[in-house]
Amino acid sequence: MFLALDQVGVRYPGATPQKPAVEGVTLTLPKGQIGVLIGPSGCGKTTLLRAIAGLERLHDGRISITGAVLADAGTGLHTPPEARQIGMVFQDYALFPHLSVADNIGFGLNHLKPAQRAQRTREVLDLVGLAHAAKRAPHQLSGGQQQRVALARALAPSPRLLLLDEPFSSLDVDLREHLSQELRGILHETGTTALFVTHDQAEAFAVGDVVGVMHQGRLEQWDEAYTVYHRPATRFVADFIGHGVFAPARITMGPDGPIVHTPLGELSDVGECPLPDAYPGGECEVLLRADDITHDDDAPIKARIERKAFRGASFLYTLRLASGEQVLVHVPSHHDHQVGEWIGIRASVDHVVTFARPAT
Ligand SMILES: Nc1ncnc2c1ncn2[C@@H]1O[C@H](COP(=O)(O)OP(=O)(O)OP(=O)(O)O)[C@@H](O)[C@H]1O
Repeated sequence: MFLALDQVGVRYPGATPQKPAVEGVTLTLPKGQIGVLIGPSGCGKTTLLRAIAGLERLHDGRISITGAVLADAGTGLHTPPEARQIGMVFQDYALFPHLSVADNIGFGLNHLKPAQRAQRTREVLDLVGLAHAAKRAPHQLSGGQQQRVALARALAPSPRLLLLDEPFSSLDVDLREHLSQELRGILHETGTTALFVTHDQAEAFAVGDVVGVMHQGRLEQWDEAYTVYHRPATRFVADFIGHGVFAPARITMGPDGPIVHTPLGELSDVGECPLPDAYPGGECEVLLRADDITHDDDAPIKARIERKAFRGASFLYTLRLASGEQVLVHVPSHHDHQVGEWIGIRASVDHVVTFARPAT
């Protein structure tokens, strides 16, 4: 395994001992893959990146790359950042304003002869599509171009691992989407192993081969993006990713396997669904995502529109069922119903996700 974190914990001096910034984080990332860490503000994403870079010392656990230990709280080993061959890209570009684009990139290549440095600079500028801007000053470039220069600068010394901390968060949405696709292409083209921090789900799914969801310093799930979405490991992950609600449900055993009774009817053909005895009396909660529910005027189940939010191609409707439960549904925006109207819906849930009912 390329990058391996084993029970990593970080505490800031002076912080309450009971509340480490990062706690018990274990993950592995194969060479050439892109891992993404996502989670709410303050959950420890940046702290974890800084610990990998060597900018924070470990309180617990160890970090290694290709089996060589870089940091180990048990032995006190702490390889300094400059000896780790790890590159970093931050949110605020951090380019030197008085140096040209080419000189910004060449700055980290001092160990090379001038001709080699110039060649490597040209290579990485080509890679990010900015060969024409080599002589310009950073302020003559757009935000997106400056962030490409920052990426080129980080890639120039061919780091073993690239860490990116919300690199696109100060850019507008369209540009972010474009750059995240481009970034994925560049990282894969160069075979770069990278760990990327974001709080934007669309970006996490667009960039990541593996996605990790952090909450209060802990990594709640570290899995392929598809699995994180469709098989969330914890209630927090299910709640944090996508648009959905939890509704009361009951699991019984039918002739062909478990049946989940929900406010939207019975869900059968529920592969990997827990057996009824997983929960007392089979009573649980089922995750109903907006994309598990279809608007269908002929459906027998009706729900009243409480709120609607325009999302371009679709509306996100918040609906209330006659039984009192709330559900969310994406409806194509040419179906423009009014708040207060009753519309027909049906559930078409591919992956049934259930959790224990929270203690009251
Ligand atoms: N230098 C510091 N000293 C003390 N506590 C800190 C320091 N930096 C961060 N923290 C605390 O550690 C926790 C994790 O912070 P961190 O910045 O890693 O979170 P984050 O997930 O990156 O947040 P955001 O998405 O807002 O950037 C927070 O409770 C934060 O207040």
